[in-house]
Amino acid sequence: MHPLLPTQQSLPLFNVAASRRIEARALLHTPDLMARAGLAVAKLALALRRGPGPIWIVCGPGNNGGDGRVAEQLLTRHGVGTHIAATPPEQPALVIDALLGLGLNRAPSADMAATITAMQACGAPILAVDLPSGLLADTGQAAGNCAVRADHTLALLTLKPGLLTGEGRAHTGQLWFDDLGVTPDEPPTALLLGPPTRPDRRPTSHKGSHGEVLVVGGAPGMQGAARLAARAALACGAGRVYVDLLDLAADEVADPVRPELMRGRLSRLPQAVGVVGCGAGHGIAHDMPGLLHTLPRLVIDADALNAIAADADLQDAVRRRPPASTVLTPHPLEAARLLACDVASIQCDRLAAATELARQLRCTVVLKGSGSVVASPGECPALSGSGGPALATAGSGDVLAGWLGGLWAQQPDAPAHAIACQGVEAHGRAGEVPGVLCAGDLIDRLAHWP
Ligand SMILES: NC(=O)C1=CN([C@@H]2O[C@H](COP(=O)(O)OP(=O)(O)OC[C@H]3O[C@@H](n4cnc5c(N)ncnc54)[C@H](O)[C@@H]3O)[C@@H](O)[C@H]2O)[C@@H](O)CC1
Ligand SMILES: Nc1ncnc2c1ncn2[C@@H]1O[C@H](COP(=O)(O)OP(=O)(O)O)[C@@H](O)[C@H]1O
Repeated sequence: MHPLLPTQQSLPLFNVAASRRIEARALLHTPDLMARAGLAVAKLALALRRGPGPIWIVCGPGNNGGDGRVAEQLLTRHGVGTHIAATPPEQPALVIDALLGLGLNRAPSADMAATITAMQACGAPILAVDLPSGLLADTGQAAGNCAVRADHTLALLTLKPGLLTGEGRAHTGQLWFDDLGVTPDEPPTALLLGPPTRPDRRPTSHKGSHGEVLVVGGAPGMQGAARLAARAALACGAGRVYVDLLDLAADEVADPVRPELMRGRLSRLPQAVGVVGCGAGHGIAHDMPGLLHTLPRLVIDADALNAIAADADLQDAVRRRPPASTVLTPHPLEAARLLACDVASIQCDRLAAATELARQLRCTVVLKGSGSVVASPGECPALSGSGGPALATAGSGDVLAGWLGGLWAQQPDAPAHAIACQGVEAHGRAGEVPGVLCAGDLIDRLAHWP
């Protein structure tokens, strides 16, 4: 058994309803699923326990508790000390959280909440069975005020989206997966993104082979955002990158640090990939009709998203663009403005929110944040298990927008959804470092990514 992340391949994710159907069909020819689940839990518990103390196994009323009880029998048979109860033993070597799994359907009762608190306080590492108790499998939200914060989670039978998005990553710890020998027999709810690819660079290629990007943004005082996007597009391999900084005098250089970047305007670059909105302020609203009408491929970020949210005509202009030619990259607040709701409504079901926004505006949506979601009309939504709090710093979103532009310049025939998936996963994996990653350093890491 191996930790799941980073994944070496794209994997299907299934919500509760789909997992239940898959389980019901599998049980017809594989009646020993719970025995398999218990064995997987026991094996991992043996590898994870710390010290000579007993393994504390907390079992709930349903099949999640059943998995825990099977694991307990196997561990006992193996000569390992165990303790099944709602209260902890002295110095447990590990806690197995088999309180609530897929069947969670309301906030944990007061008794269960007390048990969750005791698990958290006992000092031993926690291995959650299938899901951390209290975490909703579809959304990655806690059903009530408390949910287990596990050190390890062993997902069983199917991978659930809530393990990877919303608050999921804060509760699951290290993720493990055992499919119990069952191959899912229905389409997934979403896809977990696999390793990102980079565009080929033929030995005989020249800068004209790698496309053009036009970054439009950077109002006075916020030019850094547009420059970060432009530098990211350049580092990604775009052949030529131009910057149209709002209100910058015509004789100023595009970027004193990156002389490779050029000044450019929409009227001269009607075929470039547009990356618009980074640091643009309100002024971008004026340019949006022309940009939406002219550029064949557009990545829309930050203030350009706010401009669209505030103007029904711009929303219509987005909808009228050719299919698969537009990527929006909102963070949750920008998504809330676009959907005319609040951030909590976005975060309570990120997959649904991204899918709805993609449907409404007929374009690809990257809903950023922990467990970024890529949704497009007619596509199975994709979810990224990559990234982490090192990216929670100003400018990392600008880098993503620029990177997407750079990828698209080099792959003009690729649909928006494919570009967004490649870029989001590369950005997240490059951002997996301890501590904080400044946006400029993120560009360097992306540039040297395999
Ligand atoms: N049936 C099988 O053979 C398999 C079962 N599996 C396990 O079974 C789990 C699903 O089992 P269940 O459907 O029984 O679901 P659970 O074991 O998650 O919980 C269901 C029970 O908990 C109660 N409950 C739900 N929310 C509650 C709350 N907030 N406070 C108090 N009680 C609450 C429900 O009323 C029900 O009695 C999976 O997560 C997985 O661990 C898997 O191992 C796959 C194989
Ligand atoms: N905790 C986190 N886990 C994973 N990714 C994160 C986390 N925090 C931030 N990110 C990523 O960093 C980027 C931040 O973008 P954004 O909020 O637009 O920042 P900015 O506008 O400052 O550039 C997004 O790609 C987001 O998904």
